[in-house]
Amino acid sequence: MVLEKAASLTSRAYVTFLAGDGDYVKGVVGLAKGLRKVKAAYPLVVAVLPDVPEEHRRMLVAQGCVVREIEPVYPPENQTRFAMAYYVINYSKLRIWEFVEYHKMIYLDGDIQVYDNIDHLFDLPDGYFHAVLDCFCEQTWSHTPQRKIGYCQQCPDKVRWASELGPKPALYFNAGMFVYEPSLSTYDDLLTTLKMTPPTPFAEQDLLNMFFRDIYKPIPPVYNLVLAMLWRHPENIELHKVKVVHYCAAGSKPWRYTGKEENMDREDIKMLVKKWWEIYNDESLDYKGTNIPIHSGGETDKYAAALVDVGGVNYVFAPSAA
Ligand SMILES: O=c1ccn([C@@H]2O[C@H](COP(=O)(O)OP(=O)(O)O[C@H]3O[C@H](CO)[C@H](O)[C@H](O)[C@H]3O)[C@@H](O)[C@H]2O)c(=O)[nH]1
Ligand SMILES: O[C@H]1[C@H](O)[C@@H](O)[C@H](O)[C@@H](O)[C@H]1O
Ligand SMILES: [Mn+2]
Repeated sequence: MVLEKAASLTSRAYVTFLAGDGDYVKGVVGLAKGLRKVKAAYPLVVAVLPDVPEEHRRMLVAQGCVVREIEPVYPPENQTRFAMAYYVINYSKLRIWEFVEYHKMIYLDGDIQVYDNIDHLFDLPDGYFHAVLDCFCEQTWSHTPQRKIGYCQQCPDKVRWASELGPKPALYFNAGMFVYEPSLSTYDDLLTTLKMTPPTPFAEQDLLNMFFRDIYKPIPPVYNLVLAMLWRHPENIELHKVKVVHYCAAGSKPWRYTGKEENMDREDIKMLVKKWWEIYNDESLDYKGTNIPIHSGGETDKYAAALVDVGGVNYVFAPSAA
C-alpha cells in the first residue's frame, strides 16, 4: 500500500482529449508519433468521450496510447455564443483532473505537435498552473474589449489598457497546453465553479483562467506556439527554437489544410504543416510494442517493474509514448 502510494506520487503522463467520430483522431495519432519521435519518457493518455468510435480507439491503442473513456461535462444552460460552436464539448476536458493515478500531467490539444522533448516541464514546481500566454489579436477575440481597443498582453505597451474599461485584465493563458496536477478536490471545485458560472465564448479556457488566476505561472511561448503569433507578434518568436506548435489558427489544422484561408499561404505556415505531415506519415514512428491498455507512467513503470519482481504489488504496464 505504501509502495503503491509512493509509485503514484511520482507518476507522470501526457494527456490529450478526443471527442466525436471526425478527423481529430488524426491529430492525436500525429501527436502520439511526435512524442515518440522526441523520445518522450512518459505515455500519452487519451481522454475519449463515449462518442469516439471503437475503430478510432483501436487506432490509438495501436499507436501506444492509453485510452481512457470519460463522461461528458456540460455547462449550465445559457444563451452564450461560443467563439466556435463546438467549444461546448471542451468542458469535458475538466475530467482530466480525475486522473489521480498520475501525480503530474501535461495536457496537449489534439491539434498540437511536439517538435522537441519537453519532459523537463514535469519538473516545474508543484502547486502552480503552468501555461503559455495567449494572444488577443485574432478575429475569435472580437467579442472582447481587449480586441476592440487593440490591447494584447503580448505587447502591452503598444496599445495601453484603457482604465475607463476597468482594471487591467489578469494574465490569460491558452488552454491548449498546460502542466497541472490531477486532484479530486480540485476537480470537485472546478465543477462547483462551473455550475455557478455562466458559460463564456472561450468555454473551459475562460473557466480555467478564472479558476487558476492566483497560481498561474506563464511559461515561454516556445511551449505552445499559437500560430497567430507568427503574424501578430513576430518579434516575440524565434521559430527555430519553438518546441510545441499549436495549429489553432483558422484554417491551420494540418489534416484539413487547403492553404486558402487568410494567412495560410505564408511560407512559415506551409513549412509547419509539411513538418506535421512528415511525422504523421513516418511509418518508422509507428508504435511497435505490445499493448496492455492499463495505465502507469514513465519512471514509475521502471519502479513498478522492480516491485513486481519482488512480488506483492499487482501492476500492469502501459506502453510509454517513447
Ligand atoms: O470535434 C472535435 C473538436 C475538438 N476536439 C478536441 O478538443 C481540442 C480543442 O479544440 P481545438 O483544438 O479545435 O480548439 P482551439 O485550439 O481552437 O481552442 C482553444 O480554446 C478552446 C476553448 O474551448 C480549448 O480551450 C482548446 O483547448 C484551446 O486550444 C482539440 O484539439 C481536440 O483535442 C475533438 O477531439 N474533436
Ligand atoms: O482558444 C483560442 C483559439 O485557439 C483561437 O484560435 C485563438 O485565436 C485564441 O487566441 C485562443 O485563445
Ligand atoms: Mn487546439
